[in-house]
Amino acid sequence: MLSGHTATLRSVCSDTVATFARNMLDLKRKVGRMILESLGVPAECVESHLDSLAYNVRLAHYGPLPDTATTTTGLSMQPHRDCTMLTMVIQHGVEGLEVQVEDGSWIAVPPEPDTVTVVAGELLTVVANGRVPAGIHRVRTPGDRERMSVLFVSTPKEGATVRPLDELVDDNHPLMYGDCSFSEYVDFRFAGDGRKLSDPLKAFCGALKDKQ
Ligand SMILES: O=C(O)CCC(=O)C(=O)O
Ligand SMILES: [Fe+2]
Repeated sequence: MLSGHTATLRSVCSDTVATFARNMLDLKRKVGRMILESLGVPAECVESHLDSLAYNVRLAHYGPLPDTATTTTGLSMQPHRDCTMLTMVIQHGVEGLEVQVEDGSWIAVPPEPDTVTVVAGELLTVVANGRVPAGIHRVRTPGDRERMSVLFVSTPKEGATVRPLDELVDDNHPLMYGDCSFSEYVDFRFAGDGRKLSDPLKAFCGALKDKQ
């Protein structure tokens, strides 16, 4: 049976998480609008795309790096692209997130209070018909510190298929990706042949893959 204090604490926590999730959802939709409208997608199409997404919150905890193989790279998460639409990362006090820029070098994202880092995922690349590349990023946790982060992630709803928005395909921007079933892509990328590829998205649903 719950004591009065425990019940109160749980209710405060769940209110806090609900408020956090609501604020992150608002921010996520704003950023989604900014990206797609800046590419010329009409507002009503942006809204219907945003309504087609599911959202979830994930908490990550990185312990101090153990004296194992990971220590040789100093990385607690290898360079990768997220198979999401967008990922929003909040670092809690301890740095670690690094993003790769065009010349291949890495830039550390400082864990400033009240800041959110937005990372474009691979599914946004599909929806934007290749015009928003997925951000390559990694985590380098300082050796002797614990680190926590909160990730707010958008993906297509269960069973959904994503495809480039019609408004982003024309004579100057030929179709770059075919239909991409989210669940099938996840299987391909993490359990199938895609594990070995540097660009699994292109192999899975790239429209030009056979011609290159
Ligand atoms: O913890 C972070 O800062 C980023 C984690 C991340 O990139 C991921 O979980 O995909
Ligand atoms: Fe990531």
